[in-house]
Amino acid sequence: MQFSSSKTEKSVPGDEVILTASDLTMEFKGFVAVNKVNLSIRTGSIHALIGPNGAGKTTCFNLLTKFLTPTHGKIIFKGKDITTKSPADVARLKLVRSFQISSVFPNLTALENVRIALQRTRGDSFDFWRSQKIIAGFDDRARVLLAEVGLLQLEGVIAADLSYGRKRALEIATTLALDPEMLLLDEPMAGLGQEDVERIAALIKRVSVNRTILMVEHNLSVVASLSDCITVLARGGVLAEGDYATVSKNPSVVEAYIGAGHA
Ligand SMILES: Nc1ncnc2c1ncn2[C@@H]1O[C@H](COP(=O)(O)OP(=O)(O)OP(=O)(O)O)[C@@H](O)[C@H]1O
Repeated sequence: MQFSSSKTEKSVPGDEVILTASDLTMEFKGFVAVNKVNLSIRTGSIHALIGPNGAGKTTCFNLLTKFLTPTHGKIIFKGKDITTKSPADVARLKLVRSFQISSVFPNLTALENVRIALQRTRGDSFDFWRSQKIIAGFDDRARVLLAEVGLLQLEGVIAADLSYGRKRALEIATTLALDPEMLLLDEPMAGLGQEDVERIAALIKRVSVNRTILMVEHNLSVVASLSDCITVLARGGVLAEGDYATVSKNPSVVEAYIGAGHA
């Protein structure tokens, strides 16, 4: 494990909290994967969930994105109890999970992919498919989103022909189409080469302006450079929380990583 570099400059988020999880617990047939986790995510922050393999990060992420319903505990987003809401309900509240690259349509262009994502937010798929005029109406917004992720020049390229890093950027653009106030990213650096890691890290920082981001991420140097706050999970519980400098010095955190063979 490398706990070395520190966070680059970013405006410090305020004290306002956008999401809290209290006593969040997920039990699978007697096995407690997430155990009484408390989280408080500040509005405008980039918050990372880290921890060794099997720590409960993905389960926690799935609870927050509503792909799982907790056995116990409560999740409050913008003052509303979303504990039992569906992913579609929370997406309407602007809490949006990024989808994996597999959700990008490989045979459509970058522009068409973002356009379809925009169309989904309208929920009028039949009108959409019938009317070329309506389709074209989404293009301006789609181009703004493609520009935001640095893909405007490649709008006509078939998604399958984009590099892996650019597919990740396209996937983020389709997520931004849902106009999230809070974006949940599941291992955004997974599978990327170093050059793409840098590009996607810069992209995440850019899209974090005026948005809150929670990400599960294994790449600790990315976590160090992007995160305002880090929650370290181990064996389903919160082991430590704070900025990178604080958690990286915490002996229990170092031990948890070493114990899990991440040293
Ligand atoms: N559906 C399930 N049924 C039973 N056990 C599960 C289920 N999902 C996860 N677990 C268990 O819960 C624990 C936490 O898993 P989880 O995937 O959340 O950890 P993680 O921190 O994301 O790990 P990794 O970094 O390896 O992805 C693991 O022991 C896992 O085997």
